[in-house]
Amino acid sequence: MGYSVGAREGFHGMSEPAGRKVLLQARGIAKRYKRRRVLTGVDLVVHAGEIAAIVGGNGAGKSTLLKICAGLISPDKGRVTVSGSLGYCPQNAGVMGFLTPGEHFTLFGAGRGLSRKESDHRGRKLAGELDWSPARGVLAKDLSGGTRQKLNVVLSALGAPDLLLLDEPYQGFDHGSYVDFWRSVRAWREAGRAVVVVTHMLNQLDQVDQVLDLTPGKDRGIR
Ligand SMILES: Nc1ncnc2c1ncn2[C@@H]1O[C@H](COP(=O)(O)OP(=O)(O)OP(=O)(O)O)[C@@H](O)[C@H]1O
Repeated sequence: MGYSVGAREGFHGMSEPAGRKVLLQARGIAKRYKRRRVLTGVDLVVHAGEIAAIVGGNGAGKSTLLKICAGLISPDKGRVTVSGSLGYCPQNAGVMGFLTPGEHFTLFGAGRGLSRKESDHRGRKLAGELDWSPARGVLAKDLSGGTRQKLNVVLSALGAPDLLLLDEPYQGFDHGSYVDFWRSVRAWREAGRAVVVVTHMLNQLDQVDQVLDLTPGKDRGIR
């Protein structure tokens, strides 16, 4: 998606001690759905060149926090500041069944100001990094679930956003694709981007720079 805002008042885009630019700053986030309190006073600060994981059991509020960070829903309290461009990969693939992957690349690339050729080039390159070579003429509705999810990930990364928010992005990936996915995430970090991943795969947490645990009663930042 093409949500992009610059630094705002009270936020200067640099922070100690790393000296790297803060790309996402969420402070004091609270959210309730009717009488159900989902998030209370959650903080998350992510710098350029960092991977952050959001963990917690089912219903802990991970997707809610990510949607708030993406600007899709508003918090009841707190403030989110994003510096630079943002890509968001929703938990349920937001792809259109009657378009081919190539048509998705064109459509989403246009939203990023890319030409058809450049969109196709970038889409196929990102797909290749996830061990997927999109066949021409196949509709998204006829892709396997895991491949449709790869398309979802590729679309969120198509515009090379500074900050990438991924909500359980590897659902249905086979093992090799899952390994490829984490390799891509590390490459994005090396390129100075920031990545926030909602995950249940706690065995991957040694790959990330910080972990936000939304489990009620848990200490929030566990690294
Ligand atoms: N639009 C909504 N209206 C009402 N309740 C909602 C809404 N969206 C989420 N909830 C509730 O808020 C709680 C947190 O949901 P959320 O999807 O953020 O959790 P999650 O940690 O991502 O869960 P999961 O691991 O199952 O994906 C859940 O109890 C959910 O039912």
